[in-house]
Amino acid sequence: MPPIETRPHPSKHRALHATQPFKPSQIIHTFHPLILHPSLSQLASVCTHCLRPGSPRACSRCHAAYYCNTSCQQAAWTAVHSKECKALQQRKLGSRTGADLPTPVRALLQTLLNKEIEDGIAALDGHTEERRKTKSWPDLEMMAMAAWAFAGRQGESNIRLAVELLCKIQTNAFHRWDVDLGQVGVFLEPTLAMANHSCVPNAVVQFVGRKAILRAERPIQAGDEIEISYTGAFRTIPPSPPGQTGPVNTHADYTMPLSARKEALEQYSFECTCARCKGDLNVYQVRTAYLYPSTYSVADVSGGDEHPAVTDKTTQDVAARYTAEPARLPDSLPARYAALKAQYRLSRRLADARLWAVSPVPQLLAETAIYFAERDDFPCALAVTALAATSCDPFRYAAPFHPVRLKNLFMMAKLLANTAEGTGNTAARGGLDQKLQDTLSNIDQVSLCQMLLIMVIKMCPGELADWELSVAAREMLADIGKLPGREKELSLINAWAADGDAEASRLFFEYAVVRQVGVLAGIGMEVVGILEADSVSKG
Ligand SMILES: C[S@@+](CC[C@H](N)C(=O)[O-])C[C@H]1O[C@@H](n2cnc3c(N)ncnc32)[C@H](O)[C@@H]1O
Repeated sequence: MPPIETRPHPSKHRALHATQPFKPSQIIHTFHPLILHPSLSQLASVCTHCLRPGSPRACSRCHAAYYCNTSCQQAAWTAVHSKECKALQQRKLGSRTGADLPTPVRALLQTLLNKEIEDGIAALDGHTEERRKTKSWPDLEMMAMAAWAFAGRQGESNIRLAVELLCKIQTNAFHRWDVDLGQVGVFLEPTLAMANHSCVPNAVVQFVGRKAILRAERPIQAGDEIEISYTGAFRTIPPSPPGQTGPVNTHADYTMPLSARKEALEQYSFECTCARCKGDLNVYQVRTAYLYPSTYSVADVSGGDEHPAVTDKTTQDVAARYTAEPARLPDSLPARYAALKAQYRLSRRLADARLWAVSPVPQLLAETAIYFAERDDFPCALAVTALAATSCDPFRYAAPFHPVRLKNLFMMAKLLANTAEGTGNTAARGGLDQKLQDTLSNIDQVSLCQMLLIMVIKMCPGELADWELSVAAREMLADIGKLPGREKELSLINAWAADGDAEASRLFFEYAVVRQVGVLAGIGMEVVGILEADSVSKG
């Protein structure tokens, strides 16, 4: 019996249900796409077939598809490109060539040229009539006409069919979001498309290469509806008109305030009635209700229900309503530092209330860590990443295996590899740098790095093992394993890795990981404090 099935639903039309129980972190199912296409902005930087980044080579005929090797090129040729290539070479629409068609047009073109895709999406909902009343309708019509013309189809009256297909694609395709690259393309698979939305989802979708992997985020019983967040990373292709490229709303995530979530969901023609929307719960209140213990969490958030955003009305309201999105930062390091300082000043109210998990603070912490890493100031980058890993991530993403959480664990491991070797700059900032150096010299940085890597690998089982982050973690771990003179540490680490739930393992993990990351996070708060202060001239 398949692990999932589609059932009719009284108010949502159809829904995806589990046919067996799933524990948090368990992989429910792996899906292979009917449509997978890179975003226009990424066309030349990822392989059109497997969507892995690199320096792919353009198809010599149409110059509108790029491949990392001949096997990807051949697979794409058989699946979709042989028909598409001809259409993309032969046609031109005004100044548009095949290479600069917007992503929705490319997805629709593949559908119009491929009966299997057209039949595969025929039964999906598109909400065409509702979409007709929205301001994006003229863009949809224009994109449908472009795909119709490129497909070489005749007869204006039949464009209605193209518009309907495009509406189905818009309603059911995912942004193929990647924790490293952001939005790299679109992905559509009809069974996965049956998963409905909740702002407190019990499952999460992660993309690895061509696959979409559906994973339980909370315990799921046989018969339960499987729900995902459509705002986790926006689900549909942005309704960008021809000529406009690139993703919109890249900061959108399911921890957005109610008003922003409502706006993001408007295009799906339903009103979300989940517990989070009904109670207008903020990110801390949600996590208090849905936290579950994990053997592999670097942060102890068991006291989360005492957080002021849960207990104090004013702080609750600030956390629920804050809507600021971080502004785009300049590339030059001095200008970026000045921009970061300005943004921290604007969100000081959040930091003062210890609302680290409320946007835009998490995004600012991520940018701050990158800023310090680019300056080769690895200790500061490490401290700020530890702050994000303990004070933002566990509240924003309940599951310890969430890709964003794993990315931060891996980033800490990479930074520790540098601080342990003593490489990098630390600009003098009085007592803080000394404190960082003293703290780092008291930590067994190699063991901490090794344990973080083991956590990443353990949380990427099965189909996730070929995720680039997991592969890189295994490579780093193999190098650390070669370091001499670590027999005592290795025996403790191996015992913990073999049975993380044993009493001795838990105590060891608590001391060697949770406590050390906590100390670094404390210093991360001081680093941010310096950024907030006006008097600092570093840059
Ligand atoms: C990707 S489809 C999901 C499958 C859909 N229920 C079906 O039967 O085809 C998205 C559509 O499902 C419906 N939907 C998704 N989540 C919902 C929810 N929480 N409440 C009501 N309708 C929902 C909306 O009509 C939305 O446009």
